[in-house]
Amino acid sequence: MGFVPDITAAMPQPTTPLPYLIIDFDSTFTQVEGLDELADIALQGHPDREKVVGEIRALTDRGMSGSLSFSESLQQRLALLPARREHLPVLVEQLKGKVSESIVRNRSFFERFPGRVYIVSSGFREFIEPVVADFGIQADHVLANTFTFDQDGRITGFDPDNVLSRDGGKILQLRELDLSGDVYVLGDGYTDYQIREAGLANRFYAFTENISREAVVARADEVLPSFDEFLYQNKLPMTLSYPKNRIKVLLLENPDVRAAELFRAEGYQVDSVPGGLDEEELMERIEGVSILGIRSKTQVTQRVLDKANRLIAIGAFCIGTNQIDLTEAMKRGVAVFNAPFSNTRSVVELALGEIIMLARRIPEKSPKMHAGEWDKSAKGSFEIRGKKLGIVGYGNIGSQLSVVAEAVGMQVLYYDVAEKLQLGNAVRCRTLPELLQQADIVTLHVDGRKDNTNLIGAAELAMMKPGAILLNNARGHVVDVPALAAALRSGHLGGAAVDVFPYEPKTNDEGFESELRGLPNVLLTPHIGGSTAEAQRNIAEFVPERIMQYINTGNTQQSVNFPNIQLPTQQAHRLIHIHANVPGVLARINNVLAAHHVNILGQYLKTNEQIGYVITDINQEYDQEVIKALREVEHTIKFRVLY
Ligand SMILES: NC(=O)C1=CN([C@@H]2O[C@H](COP(=O)(O)OP(=O)(O)OC[C@H]3O[C@@H](n4cnc5c(N)ncnc54)[C@H](O)[C@@H]3O)[C@@H](O)[C@H]2O)C=CC1
Ligand SMILES: O=C(O)C(=O)COP(=O)(O)O
Repeated sequence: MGFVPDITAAMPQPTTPLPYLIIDFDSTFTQVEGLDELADIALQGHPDREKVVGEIRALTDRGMSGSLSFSESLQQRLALLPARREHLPVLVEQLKGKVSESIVRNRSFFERFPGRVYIVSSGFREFIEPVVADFGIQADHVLANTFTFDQDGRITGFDPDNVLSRDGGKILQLRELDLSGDVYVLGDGYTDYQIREAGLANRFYAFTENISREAVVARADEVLPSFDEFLYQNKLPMTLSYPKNRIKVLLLENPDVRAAELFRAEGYQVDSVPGGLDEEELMERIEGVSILGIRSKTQVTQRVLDKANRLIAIGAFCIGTNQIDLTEAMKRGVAVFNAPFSNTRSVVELALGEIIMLARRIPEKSPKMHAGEWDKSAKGSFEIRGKKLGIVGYGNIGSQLSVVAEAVGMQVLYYDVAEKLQLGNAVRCRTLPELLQQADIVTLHVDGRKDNTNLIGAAELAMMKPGAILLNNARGHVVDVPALAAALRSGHLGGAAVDVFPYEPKTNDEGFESELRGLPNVLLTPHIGGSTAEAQRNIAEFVPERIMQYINTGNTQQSVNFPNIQLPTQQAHRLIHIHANVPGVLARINNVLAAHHVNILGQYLKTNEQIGYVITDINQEYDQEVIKALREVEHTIKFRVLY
């Protein structure tokens, strides 16, 4: 299955005549080097196994990168190898399971054009032939070395009469083949490049899916992160409609490294920018990006989205999504995903810690100690047991804090604009003032919607009990900071903890300015509510998984701006259609399908006020005209096909 931004490019007619493809075996057709694997098998149980395998690998590498002559590398490797005939079937089985993924994916290409593909390898026929036979490549299209054996079946060396055993063997072999027409070479090694250098091929493609060698890549006409890319560039039929290596991911604000690892493992190109980018900078970087990953800082505005010509999805590697213009993203068919529960517990733990620290006036006491001042006193210090905690915003964080706070003996009051399940003994307040007037500690856990700007201003602060404490771990703009500073300075409030600010520095190199600096009994933290190892790791797994599922299957479960559809397993082809939600679009889609006699296997539709999201599974039989007609259905925002 794969993503198709442009279906007309996806299923082109094969280039005619198709060039001859000379494909290397070790580390190209398969993910590994056959001789290294053979060594591993032959040396099983051997005390020096690791050492010898390591030596063989090093020799392979030197031969491949051109730093040791090929024949010398081969001779030295075989001398180290105590392999026998009976090891070969084991090796073949192993190699069959290690064919390069993009080659496996495009098996049908090989089956369709067997006469145009040659495997030219300095590896050995004994293990190559059976592996490539599974792809329809016949023995006479395998050109490789052969082993020599002694009477006991031990491998003693190689047939020296085979041209491939010599230096420049691949060149000699291509001369002997004497192919007429275009010849393209695909390989990971220097000897593959040498075919092109000798003028025996029109193009050399460095194949880097398994290994990338600098000296080889530097000399290549093209670099292929996968075989899909080769097929795509040459407009040849392929299983994936679009090579995954063409999907660009841009990660900002340092999400955990696991995120980049997961995207890379999927075959995507990943670029990272430490820290955030402002609007203008992001507008410059967003072109060509398919997946944008951000955290709470980056503003994804309409202007940014206007420049986003290839954007499929945005990942907010955090909970809040107020920094993204969700509606504009939706109107452009860009799905947004976040991690709604991955750092919930981290924020709750921070809030609980802050409540205790402030109730004991630790922000004042600790700096005094550091300054050498001993100030032992109980003045203004309280237990939190029995105190009233007012939670504003009883969502995931607020309600989780409610449970934990009750466990340490607090009485919980909460206020939320939505109806919420009341947990434990928590008491619901009908209005915000009702909560503010009663609570000893007020903690904010509302989301960052615009309407929440200055939710707590001078009037609300004045309603709070004298000596009460305020926590803001939600969003900076929710509290009127000058009013809070005034309430603290006047002594009306007994303390505050603030983790989020209306303006936050872009990187750790920028200074922090705030009226709250230097005020008594105030804990200031640099937006670290969700910054724990656990939370960051969880987020970095959760968000890429959602995005990849969306790209690979169309599943929009947990998208924050798309109609949520959890889809059954795809049958044959899947058409994904995002359109403006106006009457009649579904009917038009189905008219196109009916007019072309396309059989619908399943259809799923969900809409919201702005867009409709319709998934249609169809059988294999359809032609390009259908796709063209579907693209042209009025009000289409985005259309793609999954194979
Ligand atoms: N400091 C930090 O590092 C972190 C901050 N956050 C912030 O915490 C916020 C809350 O997170 P969750 O609990 O997971 O979100 P949530 O969406 O589950 O809960 C938010 C709740 O606030 C309520 N609400 C919104 N406006 C309100 C108002 N004016 N008055 C009363 N209730 C209101 C909503 O109805 C909802 O129940 C996030 O949106 C984010 O901005 C989240 C994670 C880390
Ligand atoms: O999860 C959230 O909404 C947060 O505020 C945490 O943001 P961050 O990932 O630390 O920029």
